[in-house]
Amino acid sequence: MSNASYRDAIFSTPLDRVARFSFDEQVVACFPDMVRRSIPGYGQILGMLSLIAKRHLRHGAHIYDLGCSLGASGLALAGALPADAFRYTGVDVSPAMVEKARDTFSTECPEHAMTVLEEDIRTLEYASSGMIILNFTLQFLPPDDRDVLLARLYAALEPGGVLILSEKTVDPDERDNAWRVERYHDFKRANGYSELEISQKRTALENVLVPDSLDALHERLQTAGFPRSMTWFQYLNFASLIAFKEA
Ligand SMILES: Nc1ncnc2c1ncn2[C@@H]1O[C@H](C[S@+](CC[C@H]([NH3+])C(=O)[O-])CC(=O)[O-])[C@@H](O)[C@H]1O
Ligand SMILES: O=C(O)C(=O)Cc1ccccc1
Repeated sequence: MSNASYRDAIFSTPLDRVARFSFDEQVVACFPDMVRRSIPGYGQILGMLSLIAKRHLRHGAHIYDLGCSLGASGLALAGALPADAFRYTGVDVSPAMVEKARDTFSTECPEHAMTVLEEDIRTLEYASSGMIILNFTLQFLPPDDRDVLLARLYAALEPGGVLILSEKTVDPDERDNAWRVERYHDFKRANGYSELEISQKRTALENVLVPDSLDALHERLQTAGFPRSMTWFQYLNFASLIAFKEA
């Protein structure tokens, strides 16, 4: 597959039937543009990963990036940390994503230890790890599968390890939720998406991206075993949490 990256125009023409959103070749080809224009705070969250790793990761420890897509988190870490600071394993179930992520790592950071596995994160056997990143991935799993996965990740973390969980969220207060969603749509318009694109993508994501509330996410982390979690970043209906395993 080509490594060129295109502008996201997937939902720009009227579709008779809007198919369920999937991470296929068409999405992969424009993915960097799509996330940049559709996830408020995406760049800030990536930029913070290496600063968190510097404070919490033992030198040379292992990092998992689950649902790594094109490996943007790995690239952000490799750009900011020396090659001996960490070993990285990205995991994604989409073959097109995995192929392109591997290409990117071998050309952009050949000195760093970057592995990409084409696996379902629900069935992967986890090795011990110092930091686990779930950047906008848990939201795509069926809600019933989320607690089981988080409990397995808690078990895989070393003592003193951290989990970074970034998600689109829903606000249980209907009025506040409506305000966040409306301003999110303004954010998309300001980034060049049309009304048609916004509404067709919303349809494509129905029952595919099922957001939890921030409270529900903290509760899931507690149920999984984490004694402490906090929201370290929030921008409209998008948030990032950090959960700590006891040292
Ligand atoms: N069960 C699964 N197993 C493995 N991968 C999965 C599964 N379900 C979905 N995925 C993968 O999770 C990724 C979600 S995108 C993550 C962005 C990235 N983290 C980034 O920081 O750029 C989020 C978004 O596009 O909003 C896709 O690549 C899916 O193939
Ligand atoms: O575009 C949206 O509505 C989102 O929630 C963000 C997003 C970004 C990339 C793929 C799927 C969802």
